Amino acid sequence: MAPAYDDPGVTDQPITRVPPHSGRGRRSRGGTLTDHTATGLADATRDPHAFIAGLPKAELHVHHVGSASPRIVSELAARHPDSKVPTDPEALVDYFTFTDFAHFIDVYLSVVDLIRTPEDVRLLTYEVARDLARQQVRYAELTITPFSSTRRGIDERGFMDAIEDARKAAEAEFGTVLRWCFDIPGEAGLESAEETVRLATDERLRPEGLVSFGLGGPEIGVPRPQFKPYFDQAIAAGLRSVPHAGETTGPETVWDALTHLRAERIGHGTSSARDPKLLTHLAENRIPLEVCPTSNIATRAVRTLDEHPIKEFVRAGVLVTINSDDPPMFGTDLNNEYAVAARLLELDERGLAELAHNAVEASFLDEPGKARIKSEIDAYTAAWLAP
Ligand SMILES: O=C(O)c1cccc(C(=O)CC[C@H]2O[C@@H](n3cnc4c(=O)[nH]cnc43)[C@H](O)[C@@H]2O)c1
Ligand SMILES: [Zn+2]
Repeated sequence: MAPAYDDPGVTDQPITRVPPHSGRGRRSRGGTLTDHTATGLADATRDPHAFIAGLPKAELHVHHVGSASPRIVSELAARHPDSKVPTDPEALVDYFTFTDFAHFIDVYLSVVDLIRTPEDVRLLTYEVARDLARQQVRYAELTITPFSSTRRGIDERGFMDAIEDARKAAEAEFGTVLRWCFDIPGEAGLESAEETVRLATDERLRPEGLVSFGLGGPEIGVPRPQFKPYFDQAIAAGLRSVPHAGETTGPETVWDALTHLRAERIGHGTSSARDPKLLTHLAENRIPLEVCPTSNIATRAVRTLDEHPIKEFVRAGVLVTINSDDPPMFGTDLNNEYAVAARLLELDERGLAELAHNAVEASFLDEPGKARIKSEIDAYTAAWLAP
């Protein structure tokens, strides 16, 4: 299946902070997230991309290896010619065309196999931060699967030092704050859970930027409750719980994530739309969903964007955040995901700014950090809409 969108082509552009503009916008006919009387597209005559490109944003659901740009993947593939991953960025488009979720995971793991040294880890992390900064992402929680790297022989101390070194350099050089979510690759079994929680909680290893604990990989045949002891341990060590759930299985998996893993946010949660009680629970308890629309199409979790349940989430009052998941693998980026959301939710600039606020609100930033990005969003939007 081909990526749903053209390659956004941002990879090799310089980073520029887009200043607030005045007089570039005009009041549009679209709506906000809470205004259900929206009349149509944000503005049928205007494309939202320019506004989105400069909008300060937070990204809460994006995978480390899954963010490797075609340039990085081809560079690593050339370094490790024994791999089946193509070295030609053009050929990667076909390679990143998935028949289903299982195929996606196979391809994903072939890219994991290319990351073999702490230098590879540092390069990847730093370049991912650069790509985020180019999109005016001020804060990102990056999901990292340390087990996949340590089991392939990367030294655990070297791994932690590499991500931390890249995090500090990215903040200093690009102004983008990175935080980590360490996830268990569920299909790799309880051994991977044991190892992930050890890496996340051992005081000698635990990186400063680590804020949360997750669970990824396939859901079918990987029941969430078995991971309860590991989440309990991570939560006791001060980490926040953010498992994937309801991406490829039904709403019962989301309930399991809430009940057994004490989820504070849900990765995807797509199938929640099939359970009105669950939607009410998510809304009433302010449990955000990390929605990744293009990912859901690329892995065939949802058939078409028009069938994506995002509108039902908003209608039910669920706190929706927009995310990119594995952007180059799905031929997307965060800006494109905001454009998709604008179309599906019929949002104008204020609605898009509200979505950006949601991500900041749902993040694990401290209150002053949240306030800083929210006021940047507001200043940018006000300047854009000024007559
Ligand atoms: O590393 C291994 O050796 C290994 C062995 C068996 C299974 C696995 C996995 O299942 C790894 C899954 C991998 O996928 C990442 N990921 C990226 N995007 C998504 C997503 O949309 N939904 C679920 N998982 C996703 C996840 O972070 C894991 O690293 C590994
Ligand atoms: Zn994911």
